[in-house]
Amino acid sequence: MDKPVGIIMGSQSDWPTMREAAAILDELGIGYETKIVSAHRTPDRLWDYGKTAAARGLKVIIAGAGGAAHLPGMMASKTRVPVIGVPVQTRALSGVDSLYSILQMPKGFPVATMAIGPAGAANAGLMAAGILAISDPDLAERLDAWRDALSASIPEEPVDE
Ligand SMILES: Nc1c(C(=O)O)ncn1[C@@H]1O[C@H](COP(=O)(O)O)[C@@H](O)[C@H]1O
Repeated sequence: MDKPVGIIMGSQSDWPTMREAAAILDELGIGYETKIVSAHRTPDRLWDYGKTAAARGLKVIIAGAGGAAHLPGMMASKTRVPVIGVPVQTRALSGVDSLYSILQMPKGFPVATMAIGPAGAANAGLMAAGILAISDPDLAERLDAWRDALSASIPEEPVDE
């Protein structure tokens, strides 16, 4: 299976969040690679990853980081491959620090920023799927079916739990 998606994260500690993106890609049969890359701790790794991303066939990069979350923006500065940013929830500031760090990019180098935490990571997987589905009719069908199944699972009325 080729791997059109790169899931990168600033630390091993981000994986419980970022595995939600991977789970969606698994469900939809989309290949991906995973890597720990940090703008702060492994800047050379970030540089290499960004420099080779397009040539290696990556079509979308999902980048998660927490706190001073510079990774998604720095990756966007290094490659034209679209970057979807996931703000990882932090203890001290609940992830608002991550959100603002990822969201407020200067004109010219956008990051498509998701919501804070695991739901944002899952949505990043779905956003990547939507981008890839533009040029992949089979995937488009699988994504439509996934969305229909989710809609069908939503009850019309609340029940006492
Ligand atoms: N925000 C970044 C970057 C970066 O943006 O390059 N590198 C690591 N980190 C973040 O530091 C947090 C704590 O990391 P540790 O748990 O390893 O101390 C993680 O959420 C990670 O994404």
